[in-house]
Amino acid sequence: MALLPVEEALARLLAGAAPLGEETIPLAQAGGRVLARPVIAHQTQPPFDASAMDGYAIRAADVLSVPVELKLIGESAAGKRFSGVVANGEAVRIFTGAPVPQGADTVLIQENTKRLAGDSIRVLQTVAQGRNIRRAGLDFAVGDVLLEPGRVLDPAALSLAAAANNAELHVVRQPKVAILATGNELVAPGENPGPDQIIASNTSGIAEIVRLNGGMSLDSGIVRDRIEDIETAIGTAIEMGADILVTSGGVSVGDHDLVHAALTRRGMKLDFWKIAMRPGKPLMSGILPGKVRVLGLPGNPVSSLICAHLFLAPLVCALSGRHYRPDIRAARLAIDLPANDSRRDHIRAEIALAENGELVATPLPLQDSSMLSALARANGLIIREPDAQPARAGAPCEVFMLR
Ligand SMILES: Nc1nc2c(c(=O)[nH]1)N[C@H]1C(S)=C(S)[C@@H](COP(=O)(O)OP(=O)(O)OC[C@H]3O[C@@H](n4cnc5c(N)ncnc54)[C@H](O)[C@@H]3O)O[C@H]1N2
Ligand code: MOO
Repeated sequence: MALLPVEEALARLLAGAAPLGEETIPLAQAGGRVLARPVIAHQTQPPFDASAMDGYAIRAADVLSVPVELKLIGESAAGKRFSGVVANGEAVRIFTGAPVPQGADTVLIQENTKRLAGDSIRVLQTVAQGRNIRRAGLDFAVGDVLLEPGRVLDPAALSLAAAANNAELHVVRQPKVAILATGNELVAPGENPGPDQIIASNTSGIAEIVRLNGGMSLDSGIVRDRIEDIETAIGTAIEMGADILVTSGGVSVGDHDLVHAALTRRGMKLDFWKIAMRPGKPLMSGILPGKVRVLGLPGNPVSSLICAHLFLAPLVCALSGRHYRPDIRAARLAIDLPANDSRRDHIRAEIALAENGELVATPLPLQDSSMLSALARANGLIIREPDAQPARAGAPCEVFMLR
């Protein structure tokens, strides 16, 4: 049977995947979240005409010819304004961010003045009317729509929301992604593996892919290759409120590959299982009662992470309201590549900038799907379409950047 093409599998996985509902959270917890509603200004900024410099608030007409002396009548500081009025021949000492007093129309920077004994200054340079004043509302005014729904709350967005006095924000609910590792051979990092055991590594990388794409990962731990145990763990993930259940391992055809059977017992409706992709052929997708999406990742660590980059990342983005923007670039092959078979290939490679400004992609010598050291060394994946013809060094290729 022909394997499902990668693009079709992705389209099926994402069909109907829309942002989850919304919730209201404190501003301090909103970093990286996605706005579900616009952010409106509850405050005008600046709320008053404010000085942009440390100096003197004056009337420009008084300094048309210099030098000239002005009488100092008070001080306006940020947080404490001068409440009088500046008249002809007068000046008020003023600091950055302070309200410009009535009567003054200009701020003179202090470098262009000399402080005299007694309460006066000598103005050494003329200044254009209105200089160094930030008008009230320069940045935004009450009622302005400052940020649109869909905006990821990055540093500037968070500070803007704060400046406009929004202590809480309406954001898209964060998808919860339960990650379940399956395999008799697995022990958690930090434990002492027995003679036939290895360390479970997939959960760590998958959880980071979830986080980077706006999701919250829940560690469902490690479960043995017993159908009842896998079923119980699936039930626990559902009870924890998972929107997505990611399993790793146990999706191939061996006698201990029981994930499909356990999910079926739990009522999963299978969408696809096995796709035209290397690594990652046994990828499985389906949906459990309660609309919990299931992504069954292969156990091989590199297959698991590459499938998570290509499938889990866009799914988490879709549920969290983010745009999925994979970093795909044009490069040139550093070496010849043979013809490809019927699976889309993702070749671990080092991508470097050549002197002519082009990217050059050098495949790593070993491509075994168990080799995390090679995946960590690679900064990109050369994408080879199914049945691609042999390619010569220097031929154009497409790379999926990993970092
Ligand atoms: N006869 C066939 N055998 C295999 C096929 C096939 O088509 N026919 N497909 C191969 C491919 S491709 C892959 S990928 C693997 C995937 O198999 P599973 O998803 O069932 O994974 P496991 O057998 O459970 O484990 C594979 C490998 O990965 C290690 N593993 C598993 N989980 C973890 C984890 N959480 N952290 C680190 N390492 C993990 C496990 O120990 C195995 O070494 O099947 C091929 N076989
Ligand atoms: O395609 Mo499997 O995913 O070799 O490693």
